[in-house]
Amino acid sequence: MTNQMLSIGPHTFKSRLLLGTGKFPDFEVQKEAVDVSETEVLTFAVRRMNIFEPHQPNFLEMLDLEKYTLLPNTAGAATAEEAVRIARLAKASGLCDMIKVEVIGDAKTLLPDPLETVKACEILLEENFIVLPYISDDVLLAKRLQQLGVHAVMPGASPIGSGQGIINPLNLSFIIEQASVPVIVDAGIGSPSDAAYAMELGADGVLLNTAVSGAKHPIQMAQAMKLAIEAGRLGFEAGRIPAKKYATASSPMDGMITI
Ligand SMILES: CC(=O)[C@@H](O)[C@H](O)COP(=O)(O)O
Repeated sequence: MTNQMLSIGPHTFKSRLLLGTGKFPDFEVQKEAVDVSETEVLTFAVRRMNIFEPHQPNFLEMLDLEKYTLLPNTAGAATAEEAVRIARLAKASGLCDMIKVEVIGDAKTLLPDPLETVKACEILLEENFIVLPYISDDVLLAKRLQQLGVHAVMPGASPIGSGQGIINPLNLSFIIEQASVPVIVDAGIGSPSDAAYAMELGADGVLLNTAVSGAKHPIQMAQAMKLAIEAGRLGFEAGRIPAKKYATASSPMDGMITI
């Protein structure tokens, strides 16, 4: 029997769904979506928090924060230096010791800059953060980051917010095969079947946002994602049959008496 929990550094979670907190139609819908998703990890952009406007409503204030682990991210950073600065701010505010390192290298595709990401991870590891870098589905980059000591890798399924699902399952499966830390598929998930597929490939978890916040009915979609991730994981652990080119009878006739 495989381990049912997701472990990232010193943190352990029952749920393998990590949820983003952006772009929900309103706080009430968001709160209910978070509830039904049964996620235990919420990620948010430190830069988008109203730290200079403390009287403005903030979604995190609506939550029972005992129930969740917050995963601050460095969204908005374009260089390692900016990412490190944001991470330090998050740590100083006592939010969490984990940081999702997100260094965007291109405004159109929102793809991460690999060199700046590595640089930021090196510094943050030195400073004892629990480091989760968002990366492209680059197998060698995932390996190098593991060697550096990151606590999880977060390869994108496809560009952030694109809902294109898993564009390169082969690369993702190579990353998973050689992983010595959890692999969390992050960004680009569009539908529950995308999330289930990531889990069936052997991912340890899925981080998603737009597929739920932008759905026609975010609460139902949050529940669908929870179920899909659970089903995908169960299917992975159960061990799927190999795909074959030709048919094999489901009720073999060998050994049966013919009349
Ligand atoms: C890297 C990043 O920013 C993603 O975590 C994003 O928050 C979620 O991506 P989707 O909105 O495509 O699910």
